Amino acid sequence: MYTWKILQIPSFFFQSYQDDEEGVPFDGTAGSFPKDFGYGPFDGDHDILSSSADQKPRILLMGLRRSGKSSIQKVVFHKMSPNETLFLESTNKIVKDDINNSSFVQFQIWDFPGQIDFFDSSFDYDMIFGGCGALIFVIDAQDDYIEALNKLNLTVTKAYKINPNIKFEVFIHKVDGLGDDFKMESQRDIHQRATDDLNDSGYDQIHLSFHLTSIYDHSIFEAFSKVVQKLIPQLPALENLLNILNTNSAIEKSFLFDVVSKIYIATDSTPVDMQSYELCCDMIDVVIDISWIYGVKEEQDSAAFDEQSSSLIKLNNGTVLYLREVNKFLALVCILREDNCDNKGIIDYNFLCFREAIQQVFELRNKSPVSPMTNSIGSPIINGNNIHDEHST
Ligand SMILES: Nc1nc2c(ncn2[C@@H]2O[C@H](COP(=O)(O)OP(=O)(O)OP(=O)(O)O)[C@@H](O)[C@H]2O)c(=O)[nH]1
Repeated sequence: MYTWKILQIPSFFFQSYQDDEEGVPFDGTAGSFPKDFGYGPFDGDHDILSSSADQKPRILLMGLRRSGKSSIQKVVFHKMSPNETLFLESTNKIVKDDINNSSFVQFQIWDFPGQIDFFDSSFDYDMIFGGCGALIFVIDAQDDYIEALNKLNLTVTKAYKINPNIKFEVFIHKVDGLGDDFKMESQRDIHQRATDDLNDSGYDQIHLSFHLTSIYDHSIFEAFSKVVQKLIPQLPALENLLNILNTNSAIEKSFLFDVVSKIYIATDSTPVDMQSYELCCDMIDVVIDISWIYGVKEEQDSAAFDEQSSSLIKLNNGTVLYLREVNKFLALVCILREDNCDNKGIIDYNFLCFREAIQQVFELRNKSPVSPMTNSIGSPIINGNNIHDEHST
């Protein structure tokens, strides 16, 4: 029988977190730390990032023509349906997309045209790679990938020379058209060739991460979640909080979702299985749809989906999905066994502690002594207003 516990977040948790993160300066030069990520929409005095859009941390989308770069960006961040991407025109200039107004995680995505020769001498690659957090290189797995691998090697080595802190992510894309065996074989082959090429060019210290993706299922959201997570300095703190919440509330799996994009910005330390992730994504869709249909709107612009929103769905296999809003942009979605749902009061109480703890994590970042305008990795650009500020009891 499970013993219920009221959640207590140890005070040292926040102290040690702050100590770990303090004082790593960003000196603004190429090759130093990537700019820190901001969270939530900025307003008035806090509008630091939007005042200089080019200062935002950025994720670059590169790869050969028609590999699927624009489709990925449109499907993940603009709710385009995968079938509509068939009609996308080829990108012929760098498209900068600000992911900030509706989403918790703030950054820019730069979509590069496939045909661009960015090793042209007129190309300012110090500027492009200098403030870059992650570089996603998209390879079309349904096509011959030898040319793509050559371009990958060129791109990665060039970018690494300018900024060794970039996270390199390879999306082996369009795998929906491949059988399971062929998928695995392609991944193994691409991994092997890409690492061999790097070793041959004397860059064995560069680490590439590989993801099998398709816009026709949730794999693209999962892969993007992992890319974004690597760039969130608060990740270990968030994971720890989720672990504590799970242990004390008999929750089996929990995700902290950015509601708009449905990428999860953190999960507990148990492995993620795609089915659970898909279920949680679908739950968010259901809750948002129901909120918009039946949500009471007092003002014209107020969203029906707010920090008061919550939902509990019982599945016919004895599992329960439980969603609670953390703030306007973040939702906690948990999976637990139906028997463990008896004491929902404790889960709700623990959730309030969890929400308050999250608020404190981001407040600490907000109180960093270094001016946010310096954009140091230890001085995040955070809007405290974005975090739910109601004191829970
Ligand atoms: N089967 C399949 N097709 C995809 C996938 N992603 C994109 N596509 C298709 O690939 C084609 C090219 O997609 P784009 O997003 O325009 O490719 P791009 O890399 O931006 O192309 P450029 O702008 O020319 O560099 C479109 O017809 C998409 O529908 C996928 O996951 N699976």
